[in-house]
Amino acid sequence: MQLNSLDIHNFRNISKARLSDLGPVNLIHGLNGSGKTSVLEAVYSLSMTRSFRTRKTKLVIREGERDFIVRGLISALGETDYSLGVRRSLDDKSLVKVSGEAVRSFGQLAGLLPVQLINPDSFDLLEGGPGNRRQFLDWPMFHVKHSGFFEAWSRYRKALSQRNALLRRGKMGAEIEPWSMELVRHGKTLDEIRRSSFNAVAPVFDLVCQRLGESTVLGADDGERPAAENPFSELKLDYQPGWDQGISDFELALSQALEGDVRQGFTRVGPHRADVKLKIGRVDAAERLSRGQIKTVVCALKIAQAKWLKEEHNIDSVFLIDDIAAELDQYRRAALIEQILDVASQVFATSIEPSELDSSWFQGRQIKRFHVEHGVVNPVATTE
Ligand SMILES: Nc1ncnc2c1ncn2[C@@H]1O[C@H](COP(=O)(O)OP(=O)(O)OP(=O)(O)O)[C@@H](O)[C@H]1O
Repeated sequence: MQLNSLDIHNFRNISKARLSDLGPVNLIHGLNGSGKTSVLEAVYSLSMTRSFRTRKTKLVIREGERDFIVRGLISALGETDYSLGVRRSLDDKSLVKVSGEAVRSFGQLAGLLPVQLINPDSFDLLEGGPGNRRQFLDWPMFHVKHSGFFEAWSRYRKALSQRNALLRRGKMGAEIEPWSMELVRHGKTLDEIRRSSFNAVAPVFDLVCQRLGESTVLGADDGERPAAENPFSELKLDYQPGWDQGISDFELALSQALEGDVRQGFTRVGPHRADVKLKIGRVDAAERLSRGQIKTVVCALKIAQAKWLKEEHNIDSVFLIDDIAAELDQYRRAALIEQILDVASQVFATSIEPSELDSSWFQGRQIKRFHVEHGVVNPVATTE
């Protein structure tokens, strides 16, 4: 799958831009504040209907304007080309269209343009709260059609909010029981879906980490760097379902937690509390690894998911990489790009200087470069 063209209107500092003849590798350069990240944000908005930087639409709409529009034309092997369009206005109304047809549920967008974002905030996946990791955990499910995840998730959320409203009023017993049952029913589905995708992605992650670790260690052969241990060899991923793993299932965990839930006025266990832990021995990986290593691990997690999505469901992923140079030395940048190219159907990457993204890393793929200045995006004529 590939985004062939992208039209952006009134998005951040971009009044109007058309990026046409997009290729497998699209590199966007420009000075600080020129609008590079905004281009990636526009692609992300096509996929997820919202920005990755803020939930406040008002901040994304170009100052003084009433709405932003992003449109993209997409081609996928064996399928008719389709268009995706997103318009969001100041009153936060949104209109999402697939090939001109309005979309009513997020589920209809599944698999149309899965994007994996790697940016300076990616550290949050390891260093931030569990909400980031739940979002990560659920990413593949949002792109697999008919996985049952959407339905289970929305019914679970409804049951959770009803149950919490009753708990806040100190209710238990007959009034709460139907909502607990509803929570257990959909919670079990969520847990099963998450568990099976996690179990499939975890070994792929180990493999990608091994390759990334080895490629940077092997780089020592060039005589320029001292040899080092593979820093990722001891990494362990652990799925935590949202309740004590010593308790056999969610139903039991929920009933055991009831008294405490009533005291505290909310549901303390369940898939809404799920997490993924990354450890080296008994230590949190985020406390052991360097900044560059954390970024590498975060990339490995995203690469592994994309690889699984492709191999298991034949769904392509587009990678958006904002400022790859930050925190990464040249060996790691090259190794990461190699792994990303192995799974991504298309890459958009930004850097201030073109030299920060060496053409040789892109293994002969056709490269399209764009230059951004004060929100104006222009293609750069190159011979690459
Ligand atoms: N709603 C808005 N309306 C107009 N301009 C905006 C709006 N929101 C942000 N901007 C401006 O848009 C510009 C684009 O920012 P962006 O983050 O895309 O730049 P960048 O090229 O990625 O910069 P850097 O290299 O510093 O990360 C900034 O100058 C910012 O001040």
